[in-house]
Amino acid sequence: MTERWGELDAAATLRPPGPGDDKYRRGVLGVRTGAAHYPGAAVLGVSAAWRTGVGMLRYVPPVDDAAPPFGLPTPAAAVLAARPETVLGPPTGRPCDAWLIGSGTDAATRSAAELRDLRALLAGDAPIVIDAGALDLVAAGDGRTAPVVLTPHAGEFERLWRSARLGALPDDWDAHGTDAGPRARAAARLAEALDATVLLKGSVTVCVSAEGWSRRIGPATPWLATAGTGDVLAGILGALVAGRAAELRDDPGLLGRLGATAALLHDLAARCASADAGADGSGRPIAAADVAAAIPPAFAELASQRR
Ligand SMILES: NC(=O)C1=CN([C@@H]2O[C@H](COP(=O)(O)OP(=O)(O)OC[C@H]3O[C@@H](n4cnc5c(N)ncnc54)[C@H](O)[C@@H]3O)[C@@H](O)[C@H]2O)[C@@H](O)CC1
Ligand SMILES: Nc1ncnc2c1ncn2[C@@H]1O[C@H](COP(=O)(O)OP(=O)(O)O)[C@@H](O)[C@H]1O
Repeated sequence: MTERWGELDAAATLRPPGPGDDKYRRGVLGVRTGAAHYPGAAVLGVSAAWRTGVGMLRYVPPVDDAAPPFGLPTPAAAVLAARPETVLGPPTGRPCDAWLIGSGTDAATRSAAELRDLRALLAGDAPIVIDAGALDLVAAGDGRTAPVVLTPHAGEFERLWRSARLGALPDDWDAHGTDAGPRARAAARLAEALDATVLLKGSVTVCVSAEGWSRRIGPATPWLATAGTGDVLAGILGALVAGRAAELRDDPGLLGRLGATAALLHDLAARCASADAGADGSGRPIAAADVAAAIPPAFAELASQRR
């Protein structure tokens, strides 16, 4: 039986601001997401991270990216238009506390320069949230030094499973299943093989560490099953990790707890936006940007449960 990650557990991992804080101490998140065809994914992740309380956010545009089609803005222009507080470009002095990479990117069109930069992050020590088009960068024994948390949906999970050469998927694996047990067991095998924390998304999300710690979150409101909500989740997690990156050095298991908290906060925001408090599909339709907009009240609701 996979234990449930509850609101009290999640509340205990939040880091409310204090009088001794400044923007750096609140956590600096570096973000390398979005591409010519997916500027929106960058906007969604960046918006979600700001709304989760990150201190500073540096958006690093894709290197050598193709020109955007249809006269679309570049990801950087779209990000700045939506969130002008975002700092543009790679860190010049103080390094970022954590990174978010991959949402809205495609490994098939990644430039050599972009690959070199991403590999440099993996060879560093700042924790990294790895989503969507950057998941292929993680392999067993790849020599990475950065602690990583992977955020695959079921399709991406199956791809990772194959590339990790784990053989056939378990008999009880069901991509759309809501039974946490089989999902957590499969995620645990992948997490151990890749030496990574795995946040396997779905109606029921499971968060599993390489050491075998696992928790379930959900079922979440089914209104979440729309394009871009995963990009929002990645932004929430990036902000949470940046805020507590220093503690991760002494407490690597914190990455799993932050992953589980991000999934819970994401669901709370979606319930709030969709007016579906019971996560039973009542309420109203929402889109990913609505979920991002509802993070602050959801955060407040969760933080009020801190003991
Ligand atoms: N506004 C934007 O810019 C958006 C950009 N997005 C980006 O689009 C890129 C492609 O993402 P996709 O996930 O669509 O494409 P992928 O090609 O990674 O995966 C989609 C494939 O996986 C299969 N699959 C199996 N289980 C699935 C599940 N539970 N959820 C989703 N697919 C499942 C689907 O059948 C489909 O064939 C990513 O980089 C993503 O971040 C999306 O997040 C949508 C919004
Ligand atoms: N049926 C569902 N019920 C509740 N939540 C869901 C359901 N399907 C997907 N989700 C959630 O929606 C998000 C979708 O993320 P993802 O598949 O990465 O989409 P995208 O790449 O379009 O952002 C995840 O957080 C996942 O947990």
